[in-house]
Amino acid sequence: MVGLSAAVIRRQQFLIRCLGGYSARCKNLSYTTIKMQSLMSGGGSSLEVDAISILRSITPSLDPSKHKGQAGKIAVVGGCREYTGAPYFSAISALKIGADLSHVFCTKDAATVIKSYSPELIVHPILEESYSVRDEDKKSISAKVIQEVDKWMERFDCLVIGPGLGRDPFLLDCVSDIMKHARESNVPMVIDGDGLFLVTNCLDLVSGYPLAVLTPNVNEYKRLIQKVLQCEVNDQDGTQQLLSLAKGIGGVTILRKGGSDFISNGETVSAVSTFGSPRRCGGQGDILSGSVAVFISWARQHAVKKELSMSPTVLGCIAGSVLLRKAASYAFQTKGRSTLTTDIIEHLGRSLEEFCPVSRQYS
Ligand SMILES: NC(=O)C1=CN([C@@H]2O[C@H](COP(=O)(O)OP(=O)(O)OC[C@H]3O[C@@H](n4cnc5c(N)ncnc54)[C@H](O)[C@@H]3O)[C@@H](O)[C@H]2O)[C@@H](O)CC1
Ligand SMILES: Nc1ncnc2c1ncn2[C@@H]1O[C@H](COP(=O)(O)OP(=O)(O)OP(=O)(O)O)[C@@H](O)[C@H]1O
Ligand SMILES: [Mg+2]
Repeated sequence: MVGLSAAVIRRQQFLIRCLGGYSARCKNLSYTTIKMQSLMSGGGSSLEVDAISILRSITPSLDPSKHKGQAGKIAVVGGCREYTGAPYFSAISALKIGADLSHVFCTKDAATVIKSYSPELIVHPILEESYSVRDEDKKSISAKVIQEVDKWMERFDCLVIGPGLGRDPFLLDCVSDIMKHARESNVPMVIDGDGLFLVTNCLDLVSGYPLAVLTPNVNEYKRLIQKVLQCEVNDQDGTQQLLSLAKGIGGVTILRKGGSDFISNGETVSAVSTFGSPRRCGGQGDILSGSVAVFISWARQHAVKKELSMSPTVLGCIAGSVLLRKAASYAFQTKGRSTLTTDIIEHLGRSLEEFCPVSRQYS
């Protein structure tokens, strides 16, 4: 099943308005009222997609003739003095799902720490924060940063911008340059965490770029709505507001995280509500950003061979969301209240195996 188009949603909302008036006049129309509320709040099951089938359709088989890199090369731009966990979670999740290479571009302070978490990641200590740079050196340092990233840019299938990036103004200026270069090279970007802080204050960085994906949590979504639509979040009209937001930023894809994840590129809205975990420990959004990056790369590869039912960015969001939820549910089954992000990461492989068994391919 595919997500609903904007026209269908408008038609449904018109019907709902009519039914709403009717139900108010009737005493015994609880079904209509419930259905109306669920659709108005964007929680309607009619938006739910068959996320597992979508994930299966874009996940490549493990083909012995493939060489290193063909299953995806991901780079995370993030990691500073305060936050080293977020970029690690994002980058290691990409590898655990099946990307061949996962890079991290972070500040010098963060690099040694991130390297010490895992020898699997390729860590580039190139970003600088204002406190370590003299004003007169800023220009040359930002030129050096972009030169370093440019050496690799063409090789990446997707960038994740923002996990644990921090909000230092000089660092964010350098990251803006990286984003401009990624866009010129047509590299998809998943923007999360402090990357969303940057983008909300400078929408031009992503506006009109169809390969940009924004993955806001509750706070980040609120700030985007206020900036772009100049109003407050209205969950009574959640679906329409999400469509308007995605359209307002020129057709970027938005994955609104929450009890259900809602995904829109301004044309369709899809929902993934598979049960995950009631634990809300920090870092789950970081797993999601790395996962979405891998699935977008795979969806784009798949699109070369076969026509897709939806855009690769939307498909990547749906697959990333359902996989994270499955892994979170496994982790919660074993760890309960003490479930942490690292426990969820440990279940990514098992969850993907359940959806797309490799064993079947090799038995
Ligand atoms: N271990 C780590 O290194 C982690 C670092 N993280 C990074 O931390 C930075 C800031 O991210 P935040 O998610 O805190 O930014 P937010 O702007 O979402 O949060 C700012 C404040 O709002 C609160 N908040 C967050 N979610 C909320 C909710 N659902 N309802 C009410 N209040 C809520 C937070 O506790 C925080 O005080 C980002 O760079 C992010 O990537 C997070 O990803 C978590 C893990
Ligand atoms: N209330 C909820 N019920 C079930 N799942 C949820 C709920 N809220 C969020 N999630 C799931 O957790 C994932 C991460 O969302 P969350 O809102 O925690 O992101 P975040 O705040 O950016 O996380 P991070 O701590 O990594 O920055 C989402 O994909 C969503 O599937
Ligand atoms: Mg986050």
